[in-house]
Amino acid sequence: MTLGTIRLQDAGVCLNGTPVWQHVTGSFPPGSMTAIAGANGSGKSTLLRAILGELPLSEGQVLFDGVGIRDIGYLPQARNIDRSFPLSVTDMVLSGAWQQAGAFGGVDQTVRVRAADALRRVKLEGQADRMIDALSAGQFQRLLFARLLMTSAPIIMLDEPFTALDAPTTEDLLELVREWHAQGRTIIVVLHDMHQIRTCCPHVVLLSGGRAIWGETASILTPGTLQRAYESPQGSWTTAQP
Ligand SMILES: Nc1ncnc2c1ncn2[C@@H]1O[C@H](COP(=O)(O)OP(=O)(O)OP(=O)(O)O)[C@@H](O)[C@H]1O
Repeated sequence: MTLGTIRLQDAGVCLNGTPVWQHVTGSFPPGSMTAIAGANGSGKSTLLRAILGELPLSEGQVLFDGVGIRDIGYLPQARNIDRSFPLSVTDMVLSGAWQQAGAFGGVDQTVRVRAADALRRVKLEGQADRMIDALSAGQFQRLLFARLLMTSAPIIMLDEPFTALDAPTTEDLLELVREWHAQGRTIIVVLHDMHQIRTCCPHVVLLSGGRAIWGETASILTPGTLQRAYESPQGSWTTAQP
C-alpha cells in the first residue's frame, strides 16, 4: 500500500442490526480525488463516518498507511451541525485551527490573520462578528469551507458540500476543492450531481444495494449502472475493483 493511502478491506457497517453496506474493498491513494455516489440512504455518509472511526465496522478493516484520522479534514453535512450553539463566525473558523492552538486553547495573532484570510477567501469578510445562526445556508456552507482552509490536512473529506447552493457559490467552493486537489491532497467527496462527478472526480465509489462499485468514473457511471443504482437501490451488486 502506497504511503498516504486509506484502504478498506472487505469492510462492512451495520446500524441497528441492519447492514448498510458489506464486503467493500478499495483504496484512496494519496492525491486521488474520489466521489462517493449512490441513492439516498445507500450509505455514503456512513462510509465517511466509518473512515473517521465514528462508526464501528461490523466486518473487515479500514487501513491507514502513514496517515491517520488526525490527517483528515472533514466537512460534515451542514444539516447535521447544531447552529444554535452561541458561536461567532470568527470563532467557528478558529475552531478549524485546533492543531495550531496553544496548550490551553490560546490562539495567536498569526492564526487570527489566517482566519481573516480564510473568511476573505470565501467572501465572508463582512460577516466575521455575526453569530453562526444568523447566516443563510449558503453563507454557512462558505463558513464550513473557511474552517477547512485553516487545516493543512493531507486528506479532505466532504459530505454533500454543494447541496442547496446557488451556481456562483458552488463554483467558488468547487474552485477551492480543485485547489486542494492540485496541491496533492486526497479528496473524498459525497456528491449527487453526476455532471460534477464526471468533470471533477477521476474515481468514484458507487453504493447501491449494500455493495460498492469502485473505480474509474468513466467506466463505472454508465447508463446501466446508474439506472440500477438509482432506480433499484435495493438491487444486488458485487464489489468491483478495476
Ligand atoms: N444512527 C442511525 N441508526 C440507524 N440507522 C441509521 C443511522 N444513521 C443512518 N442510518 C441508516 O443507514 C443508512 C445509510 O444512511 P446514510 O446517511 O449513510 O445514507 P446516505 O447515502 O448518506 O443518504 P443521503 O443521500 O440521504 O444523505 C440509511 O438507511 C439510514 O436510515
